Amino acid sequence: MKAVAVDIDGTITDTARKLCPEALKAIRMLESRGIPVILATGNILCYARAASVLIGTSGGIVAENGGVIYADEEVRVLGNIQKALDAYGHLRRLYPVRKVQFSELRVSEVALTREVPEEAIKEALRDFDVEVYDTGFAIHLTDPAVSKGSGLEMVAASMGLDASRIMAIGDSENDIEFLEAAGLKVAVANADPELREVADYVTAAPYGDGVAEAIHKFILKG
Ligand SMILES: O=C(O)COP(=O)(O)O
Ligand SMILES: [Mg+2]
Repeated sequence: MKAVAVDIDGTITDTARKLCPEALKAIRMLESRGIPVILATGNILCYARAASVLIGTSGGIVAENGGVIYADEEVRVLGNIQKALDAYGHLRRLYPVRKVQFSELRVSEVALTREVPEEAIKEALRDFDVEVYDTGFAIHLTDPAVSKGSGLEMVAASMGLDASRIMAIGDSENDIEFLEAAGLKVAVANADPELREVADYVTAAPYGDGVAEAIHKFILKG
């Protein structure tokens, strides 16, 4: 494997979104051995970029579930936010939905707080051209033309890599396409059942300890 791509929330962080020190150590070890780490998240680019700088990752970044890519120091917006805004307008007439904090910074999708159940939202948006993801942290309305999988492929190409040479690690339903695009697919122990199903390996440890486990098992080998 030539690179490692990790999801942020619920994968290198815990339920309170605190970064796991073991995951940080393992990521730093990869970087020190010349193996770049890519971040892929449903969160906005400035959050992911700050995380990348503070953690010390040198790979590209997939933000807003593939709607935004950061590679070669360039930002690309690939998702059409109008699809999510149309869906959100419809939802607002049915449910007291609320956008997450800093939603004004989102450029390709809409993310909602988790007060209205995902199933009700999916049912209400059956005829809309949006993907609905419940990440355990927010409910995202995303342009189906993009995903963390399409984002990973673009970031990999910009790094001169094929996604088949990348190990991807995630926890949630917005990571299904992400793992599917990668050569080695890892789900952390706390992952959604749908994600475990597509994974080649499910870690014994949850959250960031699972990330460190997979990095040692498959890449650092010890
Ligand atoms: O923003 C979210 O809802 C979850 O983010 P994640 O993709 O980093 O887990
Ligand atoms: Mg996650």
